[in-house]
Amino acid sequence: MAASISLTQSFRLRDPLVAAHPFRHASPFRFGRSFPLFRNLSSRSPSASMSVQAPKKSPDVEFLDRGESGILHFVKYQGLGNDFILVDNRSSSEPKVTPEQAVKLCDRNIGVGADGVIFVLPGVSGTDYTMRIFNSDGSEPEMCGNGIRCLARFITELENLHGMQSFRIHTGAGLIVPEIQSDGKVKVDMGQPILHAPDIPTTIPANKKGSVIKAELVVDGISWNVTCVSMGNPHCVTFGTKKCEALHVDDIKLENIGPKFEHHEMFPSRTNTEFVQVISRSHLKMRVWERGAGATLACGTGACAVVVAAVLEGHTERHCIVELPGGPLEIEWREEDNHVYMTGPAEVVVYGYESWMNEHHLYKWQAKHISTSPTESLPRVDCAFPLFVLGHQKSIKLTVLIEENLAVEDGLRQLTVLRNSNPFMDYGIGGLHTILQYNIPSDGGCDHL
Ligand SMILES: N[C@@H](CCC[C@H](N)C(=O)O)C(=O)O
Repeated sequence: MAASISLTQSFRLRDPLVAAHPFRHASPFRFGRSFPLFRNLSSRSPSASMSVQAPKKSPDVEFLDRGESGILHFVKYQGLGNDFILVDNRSSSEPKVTPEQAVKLCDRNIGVGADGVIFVLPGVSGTDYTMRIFNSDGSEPEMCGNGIRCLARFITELENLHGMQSFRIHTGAGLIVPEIQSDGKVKVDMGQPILHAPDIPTTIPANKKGSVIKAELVVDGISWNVTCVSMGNPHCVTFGTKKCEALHVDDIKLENIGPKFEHHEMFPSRTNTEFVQVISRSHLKMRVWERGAGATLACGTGACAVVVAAVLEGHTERHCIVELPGGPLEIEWREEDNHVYMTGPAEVVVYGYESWMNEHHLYKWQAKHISTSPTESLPRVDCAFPLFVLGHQKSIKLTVLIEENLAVEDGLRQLTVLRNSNPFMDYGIGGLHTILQYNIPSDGGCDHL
């Protein structure tokens, strides 16, 4: 039965005075692989927002609040289709999610679906924040290029920061500095590539300088030419085989060959593998098989490693566009400081929460935009941010945020959630159901679909 709600607005402005350090310069030094003891600098204030809620509900029910015990709030982001569940972990130096829970969350059929879970923790050694990440198989990599762009955008949202910002982020690969640009893209100083074979690590015989450049690696009975680069995490880059020097990456059967590289005995910590086609001296096309995540639509550290390898093998100049299945990244390996710079997008996919207590995983999705159309009497949730629930879910609660300039009258309203042509379907989110119509009862809660 259709029910109605009365919509009221509540405003909560919060303290924005935290942790913005515009345009600090990157330091070229790396911290090394292990994380030093964490220092809890502060519990930082969440962002300002305006919410529209049923009248009897506390105005405190707002998405970015974290008061509810047993509930994990998250925001899912994607950078060129490489998708991550971002968790606000600023109040503790221990990730709120275990590797086992991360595996479940990343599952595209019975979880939220993602390539990894990323945590924003307090900074250490003078950095603003620490980033940690679990791959979708629960392993913990040192660094994630697309992930750190998402993390930078997530921080601005948590801290209510606007415009150009830069942050000093401590990672397992050392200090990394993402900078949000005026066009919204994120440019990241990814530091220096590591070429010394034992540090990558790989046991492929190195050249006199200790690096592995266009060396032979036999995988599945085929001799591949490989160059090994670490961007904090290990990468094996190949442009072709001994027989066929130039790859056509669309022909590669990633699911077959990828795992054989990943688990090759020459890579004691496993490896990410990039298959690359040279389009021109400034344009590369690649596909990636990621350690701990499999085939993904993009890999930021991988794209950086690819440009380093392409320069070392003499295929390209130092400034390239790297075309990935999810879109292009701009990569520069700068001669002056030996640092690699990566520029690309990072976008919100969805806001949600997970109740660990509920075996049916109560998810709360939040639509960001709501608008009224002159031809329709009902407010329409505009799924620019997709609104969906997972198939196994028993119940859903909905909070709607509206844009500040949108007037929503008080009074009885019915909220209709319309079918959404979900662009993220392409990214393989599993178990996705569309709610055609969803009625919120007047007490603001909704226990049954
Ligand atoms: N997709 C990431 C890399 C994530 C970590 C990787 N799977 C590893 O284990 O090293 C990126 O954008 O860099």
